[in-house]
Amino acid sequence: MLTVHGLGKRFGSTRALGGCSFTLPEGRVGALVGPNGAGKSTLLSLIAGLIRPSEGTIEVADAPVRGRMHPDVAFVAQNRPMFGDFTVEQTLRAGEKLNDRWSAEYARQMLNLLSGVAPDRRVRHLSGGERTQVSLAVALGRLPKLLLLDEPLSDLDPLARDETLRILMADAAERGTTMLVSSHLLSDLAPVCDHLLLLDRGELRLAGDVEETLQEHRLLVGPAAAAAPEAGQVIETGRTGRQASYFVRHAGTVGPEWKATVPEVEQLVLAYLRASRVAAD
Ligand SMILES: Nc1ncnc2c1ncn2[C@@H]1O[C@H](COP(=O)(O)OP(=O)(O)OP(=O)(O)O)[C@@H](O)[C@H]1O
Repeated sequence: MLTVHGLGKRFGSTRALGGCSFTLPEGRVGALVGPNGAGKSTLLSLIAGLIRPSEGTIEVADAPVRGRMHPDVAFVAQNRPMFGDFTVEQTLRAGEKLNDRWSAEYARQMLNLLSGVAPDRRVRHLSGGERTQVSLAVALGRLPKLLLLDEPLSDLDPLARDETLRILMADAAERGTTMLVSSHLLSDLAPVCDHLLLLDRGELRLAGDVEETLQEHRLLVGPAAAAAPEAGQVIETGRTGRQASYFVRHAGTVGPEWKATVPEVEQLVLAYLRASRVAAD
């Protein structure tokens, strides 16, 4: 569904993204994670066609994205851009005028499910969470094949986050929508995503199926006196009292002194994020 090759973006002397290549197969729900400033919004804006790449290519459903919104894509940007003077009803009607493919019925149905926002409310008077819910309904009204969501959960309360994710997952299941969702709220996202993209300082550190990626990693815990495991790429090391721990990719076979476990998604992401912070210091 989505193929990105050698993608890079510079803003003046700032390299926001570089050498980014991955595929997101049809029907997958991809979690896009990484520390602040890692390039997540830049990547989503490039795929949405809102900004042009400095290098590389993007294809959605085998058609290139060339600096404008692909008809099969819908994007909910981090700042939820909408006309403040419009009512919610006028916003939905604008969606109908501005989009070749549009289902007013689906947009309204999604709005009712996502929130109880009255159609005559002015967008400028909506709370942050309500703006998000209206933006999501507008995006779903485009009946996208690829839905790009930048921090869709950040201004929702815990109950609304749970309900919103359930509605989005029901859409993915019923319509086969492919999703790429950036979020710092990993505990919410982890149970629903089946694909993982981890960005760090503009570079993709991990990209692939969640289960396969987890199976590539081991958390090794053993005696502090033991020699460090030799095989694999050490992402993070730790030491508490008489215990040493190693978070390793492609660990291979390790000695019996090491207790090896496959990490959870959150452990995996946090290990990479901590390692990134240490490397940056
Ligand atoms: N329009 C712009 N002009 C100049 N620099 C920019 C612009 N947009 C982004 N950047 C820079 O590119 C880098 C990546 O920013 P981006 O917003 O993509 O990160 P992010 O991962 O979405 O961060 P956050 O989690 O904080 O939202 C940052 O260093 C940012 O300052």
